[in-house]
Amino acid sequence: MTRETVIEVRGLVNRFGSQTVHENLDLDVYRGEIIGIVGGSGTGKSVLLRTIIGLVRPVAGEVRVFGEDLLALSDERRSQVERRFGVLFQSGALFSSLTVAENVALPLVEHAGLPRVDAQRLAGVKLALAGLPVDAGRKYPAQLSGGMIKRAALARALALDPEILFLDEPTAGLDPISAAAFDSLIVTLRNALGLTVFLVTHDLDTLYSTCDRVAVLSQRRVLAAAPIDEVARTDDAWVQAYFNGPRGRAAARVAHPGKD
Ligand SMILES: Nc1ncnc2c1ncn2[C@@H]1O[C@H](COP(=O)(O)OP(=O)(O)OP(=O)(O)O)[C@@H](O)[C@H]1O
Repeated sequence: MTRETVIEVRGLVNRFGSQTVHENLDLDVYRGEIIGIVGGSGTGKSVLLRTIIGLVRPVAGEVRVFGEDLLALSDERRSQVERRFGVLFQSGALFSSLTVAENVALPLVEHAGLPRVDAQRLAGVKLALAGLPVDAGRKYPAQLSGGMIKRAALARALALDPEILFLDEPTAGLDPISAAAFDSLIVTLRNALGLTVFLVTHDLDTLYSTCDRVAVLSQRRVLAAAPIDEVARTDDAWVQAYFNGPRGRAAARVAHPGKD
């Protein structure tokens, strides 16, 4: 089976002052997969995400999304490509002065040019897709729980029917039950909508329960990108401590009951 590459990163170099975050980093992301990006704190997971979506201009290397180099495109062409992906940032990044439904409707008005009333109606559908009750749309972000804010931000990321969903630490700060519910929502949405999901996370349970492949950032590059059980066997101190430490073993046991 040939896999379609929707994100292609080659020879990526990112530096901030004298600090080199990425050096010659390569990564392919295939259509329809959920790929988890892991690595120690400060290894550049968020910077990688931000580079792929065109928010960080790398020092060197190539980044292509749907075959296009975002930074080389005209504003109009770039905004057409940007409509094909949705992003859920770590903070959720909702506008606090807008209701949840207005937050979700905003991209539909601004990017898709829908009349406000239609955008609001469609926002209700997106909120339902993200598993929120109808009345959540009328509330302000400050009136929602952490888990509901993540779902509202997810609804906004899904507003324009993206093909790729970027998620930066989506379960951080959620209680284990909400985190598990969010994980299964991501898998359901991927299966139902055929999304490609690029997921930055520290959450071992999320990795085991959602990801087709896991990419490990270490030594300023992608050290391994493969199904999780294969990655967990990589000969690297961080990988061993992470996947084969007590939490990693516990998450693996849940994923493979009966095996130890
Ligand atoms: N705009 C910036 N200016 C200067 N340094 C930056 C900038 N953005 C990121 N960095 C640095 O790049 C490194 C990687 O940051 P990044 O946020 O990608 O790490 P991360 O792997 O996502 O970490 P964590 O798991 O802790 O969230 C960090 O040392 C950070 O301080």
